[in-house]
Amino acid sequence: MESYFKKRYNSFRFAFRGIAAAIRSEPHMRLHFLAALGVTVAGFLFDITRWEWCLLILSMGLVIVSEIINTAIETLTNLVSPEWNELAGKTKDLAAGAVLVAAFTAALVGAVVFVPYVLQFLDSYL
Ligand SMILES: Nc1ncnc2c1ncn2[C@@H]1O[C@H](COP(=O)(O)OP(=O)(O)OP(=O)(O)O)[C@@H](O)[C@H]1O
Repeated sequence: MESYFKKRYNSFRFAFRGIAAAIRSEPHMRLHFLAALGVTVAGFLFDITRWEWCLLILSMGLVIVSEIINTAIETLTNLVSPEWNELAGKTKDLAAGAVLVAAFTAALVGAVVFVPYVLQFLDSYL
């Protein structure tokens, strides 16, 4: 019988395998990670506050989680309904809509956090 620790270790391994599969198969996922890297660099450059970091980390996590769930739904839909089906299409559209809402929300949070810093920067250096 597998030990408790071996089971937990395998759970993490499968989860990381899922994240890696999403990065490999989804170009959007790579874009989300690139955007997260850009936001992180900007956060350090503008020396944002702890609470602003929390908001940005939550926003980035929301986008990445929604993209992983979207990928899972797409994969399952392709398995269950590889042929054209109105409900399969609706399912994929709904999952894609969730990613769009998450990305739009993250973009708004990013704008609310960074626009004042950018304006201040332009004001003092230009
Ligand atoms: N089996 C299907 N039956 C009906 N419509 C479908 C089906 N598969 C895909 N579609 C339609 O085509 C759209 C794109 O589906 P597709 O599987 O290509 O996703 P995608 O463009 O790869 O999504 P993403 O960019 O998030 O990876 C869906 O949102 C849906 O409207």
